[in-house]
Amino acid sequence: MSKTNASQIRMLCPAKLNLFLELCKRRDDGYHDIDTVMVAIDLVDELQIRVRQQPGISLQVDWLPSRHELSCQLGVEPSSKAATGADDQGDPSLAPESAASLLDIPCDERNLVWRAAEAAVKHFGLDLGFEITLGKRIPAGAGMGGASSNAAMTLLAIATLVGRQGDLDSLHGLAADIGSDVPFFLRLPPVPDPAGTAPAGTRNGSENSAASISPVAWATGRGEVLQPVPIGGRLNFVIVYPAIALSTARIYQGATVPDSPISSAPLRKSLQTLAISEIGQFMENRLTEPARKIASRIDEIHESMWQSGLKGVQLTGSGSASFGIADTPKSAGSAAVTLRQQLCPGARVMTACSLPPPAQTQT
Ligand SMILES: C[C@](O)(CO)[C@H](O)COP(=O)(O)OP(=O)(O)OC[C@H]1O[C@@H](n2ccc(N)nc2=O)[C@H](O)[C@@H]1O
Ligand SMILES: Nc1ncnc2c1ncn2[C@@H]1O[C@H](COP(=O)(O)OP(=O)(O)OP(=O)(O)O)[C@@H](O)[C@H]1O
Repeated sequence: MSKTNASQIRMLCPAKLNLFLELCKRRDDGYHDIDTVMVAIDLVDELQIRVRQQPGISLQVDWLPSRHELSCQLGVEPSSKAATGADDQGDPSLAPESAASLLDIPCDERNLVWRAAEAAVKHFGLDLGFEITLGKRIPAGAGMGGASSNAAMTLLAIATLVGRQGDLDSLHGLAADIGSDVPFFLRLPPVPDPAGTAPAGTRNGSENSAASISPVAWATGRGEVLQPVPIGGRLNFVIVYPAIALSTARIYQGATVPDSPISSAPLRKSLQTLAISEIGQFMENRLTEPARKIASRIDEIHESMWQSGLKGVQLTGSGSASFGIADTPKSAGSAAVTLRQQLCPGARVMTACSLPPPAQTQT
């Protein structure tokens, strides 16, 4: 198949936060069965895909608003080496990256966007090529699912460009092959585009018609078995990303599966009423212990976040980023100002909101 319905498409790729993450079982295939609740937030990467008639993929990646600004916030020279937070002499693929290298996102087959594009070309039997540009805002190795979100939106974008966006169930299989977090992003409601800056002739990828009805999902299995979780409104977050990237494989490797895993059910229930202190009470992340053993700065960051008045402070995913919940956007803003004074340079402090449920998107 080589016919497309449009020549280019622009997609917003949201980050996620894990409000709850429990380890249920270590599996024989190297993964863990987990019980996790993920929420998509309005911190987004920007993906643009242009069809070209010659087969092949090209990928360009830049930081938004700029690599220079990010390196200033993190307190590193764009080309310098910085503290990794751990002395690691072991397997380099499991080591935390240096602050300089975490600004270097690969532009080849190591990038999940590239892998997703290749998988889509094969799946749809295309003899087309794709010119892809990716603007990154989501920190790397943060546990915020940036690469996974980019991969999911690449699958959706190419499916939309070739008129196969209704094929969501088979895309789900491709997504799960790329990574455990990828299917979550595939099923999200449309991401509103506040800028609305797509060039003329560009399709907007927010037309995901087969999307879930909630920006929150309960994920089980290794993370690919998904159910939407109703949420009574939007949550306000403050996120702190230290200048360190943590390897997901390494963090899982250092984790202990509890004898009696706890359930996300009370947390999921509390999301319906949006009572922040109740939500905070039921939050958990079982990957915290192995992450703080490698990146001891996480303890100091959590202490500052609690003191700034945030609730439910915890690590997201396998880290290195942590987040807390604020009562209002204004109190999130005030906490972020305080945290920047204490932690920056040397960390990036961001405010974000959970994505609106679809009904609110349309108003
Ligand atoms: C920590 C989370 O982000 C929470 O949402 C995810 O569980 C990680 O998802 P991901 O980054 O897509 O991870 P994958 O690329 O699938 O797996 C990376 C590595 O993490 C470990 N891994 C991942 C998911 C899982 N349920 N159990 C695991 O033990 C495995 O060693 C795996 O080789
Ligand atoms: N599109 C991409 N964006 C960012 N990093 C990518 C991408 N593709 C591959 N990578 C590589 O993968 C590493 C980790 O990616 P990512 O930032 O998504 O991890 P994470 O924050 O730990 O996510 P997760 O929550 O899924 O575990 C990066 O350090 C980078 O080298």
